Amino acid sequence: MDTVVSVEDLRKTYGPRVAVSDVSFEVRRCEIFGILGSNGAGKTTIVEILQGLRDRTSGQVSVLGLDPAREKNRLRRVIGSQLQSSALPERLRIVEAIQLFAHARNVPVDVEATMATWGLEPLRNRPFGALSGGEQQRLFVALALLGDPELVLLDELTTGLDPSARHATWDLIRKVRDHGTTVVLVTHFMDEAEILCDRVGIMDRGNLVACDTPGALTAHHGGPVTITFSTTNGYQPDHLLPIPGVDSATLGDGKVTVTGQSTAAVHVAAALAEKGVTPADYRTHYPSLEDVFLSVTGHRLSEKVAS
Ligand SMILES: Nc1ncnc2c1ncn2[C@@H]1O[C@H](COP(=O)(O)OP(=O)(O)OP(=O)(O)O)[C@@H](O)[C@H]1O
Repeated sequence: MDTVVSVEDLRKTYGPRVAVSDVSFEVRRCEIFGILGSNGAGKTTIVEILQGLRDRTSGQVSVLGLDPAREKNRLRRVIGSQLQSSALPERLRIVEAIQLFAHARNVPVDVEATMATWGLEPLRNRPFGALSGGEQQRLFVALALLGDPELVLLDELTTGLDPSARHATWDLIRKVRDHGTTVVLVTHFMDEAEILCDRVGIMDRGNLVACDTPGALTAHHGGPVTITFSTTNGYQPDHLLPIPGVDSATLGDGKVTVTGQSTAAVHVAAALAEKGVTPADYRTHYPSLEDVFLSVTGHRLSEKVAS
């Protein structure tokens, strides 16, 4: 395994406030690593420490083999990071923004090829202030990737975008990863973490409470699969109990609820079909990252929590 970012017992305090509390994780080469959490969970603090923009209180951090606290200038030349929209003047044209940032990063950049890669040619003379949210994000991704950095750090890249622009931005990020760049992505969107990220670290009030692939997180923390269907004519679900992986099968108010491991779902369906029970409202609810988040943090992502 090739580790691009290594964080060990990272702690950041602001006076008495603990923003990041002894967090450890690794980011592997060519993965999209998501840091998911509610407002104030400590996500931005972590990515700013990774970039050398904030000093840590204690712990070990290595980014591409460099210590961001001591080697920030070298680090800034080898990583790409996302700008805040306020960083660009409204009247700056797209082509000028790319030229300016290529110059500032001191890396050789083919401006025309960059615009072609990111589909920015039709916008080349458009002032930054006249771009849509999706177009701005496309430019930010292009600017963050000038000079082909090994690692790119993106913070809330899709906030404020409509669904189609968000999906287009996800495609861009996958393209970046497939091209060989490691991506660290801060997000407070559950679907973004679940669909886009190869691995996800869940932050809650300064703590990293879980970290794994979305599939492994749901398998370990998501709880059981739940199957529901309506029934009539005195049907009793007891015949489902011996099926391997089924934990419970109960009947109440004409509705059957079966819980168990995800592998049980297909056998439950087969057992019903064999008995000639074919309910029109048969539903299987597989646990999602939302269920994982609730289980590991004790609250929903959208809920405000006291820090
Ligand atoms: N400069 C600062 N001085 C004091 N407290 C700060 C400072 N910067 C951040 N904090 C606090 O540290 C905690 C973590 O903040 P951080 O911005 O890292 O969270 P976040 O998860 O990125 O949240 P958001 O999604 O709202 O940006 C919060 O309680 C925040 O108020």
